[in-house]
Amino acid sequence: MADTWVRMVTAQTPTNIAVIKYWGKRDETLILPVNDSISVTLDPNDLCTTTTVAVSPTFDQDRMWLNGKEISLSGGRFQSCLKEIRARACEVEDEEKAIKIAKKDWEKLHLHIASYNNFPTAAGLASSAAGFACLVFSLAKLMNAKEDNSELSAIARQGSGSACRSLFGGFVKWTMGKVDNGSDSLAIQVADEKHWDDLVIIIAVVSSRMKETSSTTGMRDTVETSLLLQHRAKEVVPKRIVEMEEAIKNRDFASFARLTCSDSNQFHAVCLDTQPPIFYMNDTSHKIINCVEKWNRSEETPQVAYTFDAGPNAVLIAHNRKAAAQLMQKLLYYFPPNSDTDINSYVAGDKTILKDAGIEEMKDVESLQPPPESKDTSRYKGDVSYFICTRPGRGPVLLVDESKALLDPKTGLPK
Ligand SMILES: Nc1ncnc2c1ncn2[C@@H]1O[C@H](COP(=O)(O)OP(=O)(O)OP(=O)(O)O)[C@@H](O)[C@H]1O
Ligand SMILES: C[C@@](O)(CCOP(=O)(O)OP(=O)(O)O)CC(=O)O
Repeated sequence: MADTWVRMVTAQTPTNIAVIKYWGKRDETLILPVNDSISVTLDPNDLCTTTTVAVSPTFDQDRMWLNGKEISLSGGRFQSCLKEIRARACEVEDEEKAIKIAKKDWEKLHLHIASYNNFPTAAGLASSAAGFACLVFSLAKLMNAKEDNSELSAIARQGSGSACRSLFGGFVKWTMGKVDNGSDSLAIQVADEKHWDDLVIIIAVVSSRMKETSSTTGMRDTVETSLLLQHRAKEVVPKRIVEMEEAIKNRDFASFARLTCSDSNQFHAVCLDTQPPIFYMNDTSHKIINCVEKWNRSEETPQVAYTFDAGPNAVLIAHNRKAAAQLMQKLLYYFPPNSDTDINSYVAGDKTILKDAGIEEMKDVESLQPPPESKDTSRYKGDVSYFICTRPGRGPVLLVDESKALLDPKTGLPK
């Protein structure tokens, strides 16, 4: 029984939030964008995907389990990623386990893949970005592919455009590229996560009953119908990309915030310019924008940047811990939890910001004062589902501790 071995690799990959948005493709199959984009990678301690990939001569087909449930791999995007990565597989030799896989064997061998998102899937928190980045990164390691993370990003891009930016930590640029086969449409790191580590990120997960238009369909409609998108892609984004890279390199928060907020607002304007118009933000999103705008204007220099993807959730980037603690107080004033919610589950992730804001229990939330810069003194209980406190984080890593694997090392089936 020589051929019963299972070889496995487990990796962990972060999600990311764009501060200059990707919206619109020039090639739907290869997922080539109409403009460059820039993102911040979020700390994988708070939001991440873990994926275990396994190969064994005993597997008779490729299979995948997402969050414990078997899902189909037949979709074009999964198939593109699998095909591209198989084409780059190299020889693997593990003398200890008596495993030898020749380059050509990878065409015949089947894979088992198990993945887990430590945050809600398909809830507007970019699970597809972390998910496809983790799939490609872990398979590349399993197959001993020699490509660097930028080259791997061009494969992850074919799973979901924004996934290419999750191959790096810190601040990342996806260059749209020029060539037809997409080989130069890839991600590069602008600065690592240590470069600007006093930024604090607070995500408001906004309650939403409606299922929004998916990014894929939304951007297809925009490309087909919006003149504003053409102006954005040709005239606006190229200049913003240069300015944003400068702002990041110089840790210039005022410019960073101005560009981030303007770009989010222009992305949503382009959605409104689509036929039929797409509404991703809701009343709560607008209230959060007002709160930040009023506060920023009342200060000498901006304290917080906001950005919204294809949904109502707000991603708020605070200049430093002090600004984050003040922001937390304002947010909890306007959006207190429902009476039966525990404050510690209402604010997930890095809870030290809550402590800095002087909030330990519900009575501290109840006694918060309305922000002095605003006339709106109403409270909107229950309009936010919960908050996540996080920061810029690192890129993909391999998890060598076998206990972290999601597949059983003997059977290659989910644990
Ligand atoms: N861990 C994962 N591994 C592989 N694929 C994943 C993983 N998580 C999510 N996906 C893929 O991404 C799809 C969800 O993507 P979708 O764009 O609907 O949601 P999202 O990325 O969470 O939210 P949004 O794009 O609005 O921010 C899943 O159906 C699955 O195909
Ligand atoms: C608004 C965005 O989040 C759009 C992301 O779109 P996706 O990467 O989810 O779309 P597909 O490439 O079709 O999978 C902006 C961004 O992340 O840059």
